[in-house]
Amino acid sequence: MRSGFVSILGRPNAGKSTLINALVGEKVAIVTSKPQTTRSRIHGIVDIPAVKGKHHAAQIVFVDTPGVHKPGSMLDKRMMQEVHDALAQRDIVLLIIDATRRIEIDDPKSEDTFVFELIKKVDCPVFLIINKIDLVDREKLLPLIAQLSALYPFAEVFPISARKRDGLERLTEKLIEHLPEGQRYFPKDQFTDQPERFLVAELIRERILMETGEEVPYASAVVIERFEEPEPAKGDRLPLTRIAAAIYCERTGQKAILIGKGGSKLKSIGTSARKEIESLLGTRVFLELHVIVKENWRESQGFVEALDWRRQIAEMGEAQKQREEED
Ligand SMILES: Nc1nc2c(ncn2[C@@H]2O[C@H](COP(=O)(O)OP(=O)(O)OP(=O)(O)O)[C@@H](O)[C@H]2O)c(=O)[nH]1
Repeated sequence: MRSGFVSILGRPNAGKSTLINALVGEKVAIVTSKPQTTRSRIHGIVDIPAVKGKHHAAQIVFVDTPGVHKPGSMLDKRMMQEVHDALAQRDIVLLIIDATRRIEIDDPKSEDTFVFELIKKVDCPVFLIINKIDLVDREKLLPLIAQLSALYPFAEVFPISARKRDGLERLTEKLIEHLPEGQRYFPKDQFTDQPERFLVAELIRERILMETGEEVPYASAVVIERFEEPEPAKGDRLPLTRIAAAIYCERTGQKAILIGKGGSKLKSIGTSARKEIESLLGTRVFLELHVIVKENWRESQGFVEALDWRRQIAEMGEAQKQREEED
């Protein structure tokens, strides 16, 4: 058996989350057309049986990362820390490039240059993934591959379309070939390390990103305040999960946009998020949303750190331990 961690690195909007979802076959990461959608690193786990004459059995833990960008706010710095953490625990790195964009490698201050500097520091195989080939002429791919291959000795190069799932089978086979021998890191049927309540928070944030514009998507954060065990099914109706979430924004003007005229925007975010959450949980969902203004939260180290779900899990565990000790 082969197993290992494969980190997916690239600039905002290159298609990292689309690729991880396509590889895992489940929605582990939210996807929108807005850059900087992903804020923390997310594991998507794939368990692959052996195929005789083709490849070994394998468990691949894909790690989606925030898009590589220059940090401005405290939130940006946290996002870049997530990128560094993902690079520190990997067996293979996939560098994903958007084939439709011009590569600004001549500019020493560009994000592309920054990405190449990052991969020069890793000591594992790096695959070059040219994504969105469904949008470009095939003859433009060869010069792009030649240009990028001159900058770094990539172990493999794959033109793919993450959206159309084109080229993914060959990519998976090559990944297995490069992975070390080893046992599973996660149980066989687990597809992410992200607990359900945080997937739910992300699904709500995805709707906010899709349904609002300008600064609002970037100034919004979602915190699940209550997530109850589903009530048992009544008759032939599915069980019901009650969830309450707070949407944080930075200014009263943003709050007004999120709520909308007569509450219409919040209602539409809630309705569409609820449908997604119902399909994730396989229950009916009662979703309560409210909006809180927390001025300049993106600059608050304490708040940005408190949003980290790994930290929230650790704190919930601590609180549970304390309750048990008190009992
Ligand atoms: N046509 C086409 N669009 C794609 C492909 N892959 C991703 N996209 C689109 O590109 C946009 C960005 O995709 P994401 O997967 O969110 O990109 P990301 O790299 O995770 O973005 P950040 O989280 O901002 O870093 C979305 O609108 C996707 O639907 C592809 O292969 N073909």
